Amino acid sequence: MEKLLEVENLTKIFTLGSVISRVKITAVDDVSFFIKPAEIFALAGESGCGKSTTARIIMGFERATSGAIIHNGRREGKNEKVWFTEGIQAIFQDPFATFNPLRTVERYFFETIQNYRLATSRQGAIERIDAKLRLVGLTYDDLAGKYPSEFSGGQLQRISIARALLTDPKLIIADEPVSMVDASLRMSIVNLFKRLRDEFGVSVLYITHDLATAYYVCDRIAIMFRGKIVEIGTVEQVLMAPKHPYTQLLRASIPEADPQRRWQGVIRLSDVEQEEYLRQGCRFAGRCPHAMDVCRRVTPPLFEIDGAQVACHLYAEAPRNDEVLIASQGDIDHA
Ligand SMILES: Nc1ncnc2c1ncn2[C@@H]1O[C@H](COP(=O)(O)OP(=O)(O)OP(=O)(O)O)[C@@H](O)[C@H]1O
Repeated sequence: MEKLLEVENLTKIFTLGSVISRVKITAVDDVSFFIKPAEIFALAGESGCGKSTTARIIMGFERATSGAIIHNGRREGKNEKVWFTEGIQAIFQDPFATFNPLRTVERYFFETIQNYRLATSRQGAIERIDAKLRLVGLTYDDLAGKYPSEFSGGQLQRISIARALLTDPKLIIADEPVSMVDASLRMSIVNLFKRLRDEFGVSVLYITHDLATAYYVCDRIAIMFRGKIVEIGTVEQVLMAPKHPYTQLLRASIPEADPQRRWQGVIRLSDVEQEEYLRQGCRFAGRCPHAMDVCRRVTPPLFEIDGAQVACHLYAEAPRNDEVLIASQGDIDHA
């Protein structure tokens, strides 16, 4: 099977606190997954589960403690960011933070064209910019001479997607691309990802806490909890028949996006979060209605169940009666 991007045993440890009370948090813990060509793959979970750190490492903004990123069969070298080429582009959560309010939006487009030598004349550059903007429902004339404040958040996010498309990337890394966009415009953006996949064979790594759009737009999904992937499979398998008690809980209570909760320099983990990160065995055991003794001692590996992979000791043995294993939503403690 052809793999466009592979993430292999990725681990990132952050050291928090002062000299006196130093704590090591494994924000990304032995995470492995791959993305196929023309596939939309979601990395989903609550705020603080490690999905953005994973994306930041893939993009080369953060260095992994261990593990590897393999792009088009090429392994990340120690001193070169081979994966971060024109073949991969990124889109971020806050489109207003992407563009400097004092610069016209078109300047960003011309800069990208120049950096990657995508046109030999101004006219050629405008034609390329216009073609990419048309894919997101805009034209060059719509943005010529305008500043970021003259656009809505949804328009600006579409503009940042058009800019990412300038280099004809094969993979777009989209970190919460719709969480700051009006609900009414979200679908136009996620539909665009589908179109890019279907018409141009583009893959998308869709980082989100929003399982509804993930289900709508994605082919496969990995659910993360406290740095670990707890379940991975097709969106049908994982979201329609969730096996891991945490996925079941997530489905029952999708947390709201809260941009204020993003990391902003000073890290203060809640006691619960810290305790879960440092926990031996399954990190979800403290909240899991099915926790067994083994869950508090042994970290569960990913077990293969019905084509999906689930990191849960409930699935360690030979197949049991699924009705016993899959808790109904009412069985789960929503604390
Ligand atoms: N630079 C950093 N230094 C220390 N700790 C960090 C740093 N970046 C992230 N963390 C911690 O790592 C854990 C994972 O954070 P990460 O941002 O990857 O999660 P997330 O699921 O993407 O959440 P969000 O959607 O809020 O960004 C959190 O506990 C966070 O506080």
